[in-house]
Amino acid sequence: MIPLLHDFTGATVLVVGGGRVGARKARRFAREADVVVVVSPAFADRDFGGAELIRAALEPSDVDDWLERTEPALVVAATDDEAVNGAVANAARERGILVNRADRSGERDPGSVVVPATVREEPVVVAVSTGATAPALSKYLREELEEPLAGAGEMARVCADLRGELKSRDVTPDRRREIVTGVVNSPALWTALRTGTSNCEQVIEHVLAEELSAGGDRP
Ligand SMILES: C[C@@]1(CC(=O)O)c2cc3[nH]c(cc4nc(cc5[nH]c(cc(n2)[C@H]1CCC(=O)O)[C@@](C)(CC(=O)O)[C@@H]5CCC(=O)O)C(CC(=O)O)=C4CCC(=O)O)c(CCC(=O)O)c3CC(=O)O
Ligand SMILES: NC(=O)C1=CN([C@@H]2O[C@H](COP(=O)(O)OP(=O)(O)OC[C@H]3O[C@@H](n4cnc5c(N)ncnc54)[C@H](O)[C@@H]3O)[C@@H](O)[C@H]2O)C=CC1
Repeated sequence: MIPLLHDFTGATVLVVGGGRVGARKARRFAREADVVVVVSPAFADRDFGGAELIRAALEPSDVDDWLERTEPALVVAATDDEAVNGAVANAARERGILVNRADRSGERDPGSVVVPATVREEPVVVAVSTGATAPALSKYLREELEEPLAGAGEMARVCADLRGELKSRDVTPDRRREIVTGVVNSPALWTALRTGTSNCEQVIEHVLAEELSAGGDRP
């Protein structure tokens, strides 16, 4: 399987099953999808991320109607009934809809999606998957990665803004690459961003000032 980032803006996600897992997946997709619909005869007493909750039990023969009605970009099969989850996965595949089957590990059906453990330091995102084999390990590694990734979001803003500033000035692409690589490899800068001693604007001002004063000496 190949990790990709998928934009769910404007899309609908259908979650079948309103237990602990259905709630977690609904919260995850509600961050971005315009509409998240959860269909289940009962709902766990949990946060569903503002998703629309519809009280109904799907029969395998109903699944196609639900897909036609809701037109989801992705469907999550998260009931505790294997036959229902299987029918959801089959119907979704036939319609070319992405499917995340929450009750299966190991080998995946064609077209299937795995939800990885994710660390977000906006706009940086790191996702961990064990190829659908060991979710507890994905969770463990996600927790381990939270500390080293602290400050990465601010570092991304520094790099992006700096690249923009350097592009608008008379700096060659090679020199630009050198400066940005130097910034991202600076342990002192990481510490400053993590502790809040420095912020994006200050760093850029400092780097540009250094570059302008040193600019004449460069080959
Ligand atoms: C294949 C996959 C399909 C999918 O759901 O996409 C899947 C399947 C299954 N998970 C099961 C169990 C658990 N899952 C978690 C947690 C997470 N599971 C997630 C993803 C995935 N789970 C996909 C593979 C990802 C990969 O490639 O590694 C995470 C990463 C993302 C998310 O779901 O949001 C999220 C961590 C989020 C975070 O914290 O960062 C915990 C830990 C806990 O709950 O504390 C447990 C209990 C401990 C254990 O059993 O390992 C079971 C057994 C059910 C049973 O038999 O009881 C199955 C089905 C089976 O194995 O048959
Ligand atoms: N992917 C993951 O991270 C994990 C997956 N699992 C798997 O996912 C399944 C769901 O886990 P939980 O949420 O903990 O189970 P749960 O038993 O709390 O929830 C199942 C939900 O499915 C609903 N449901 C049952 N039949 C339905 C139907 N015909 N139509 C619509 N909804 C229906 C139930 O009302 C309930 O809300 C488990 O059976 C297990 O195999 C379990 C733990 C973690």
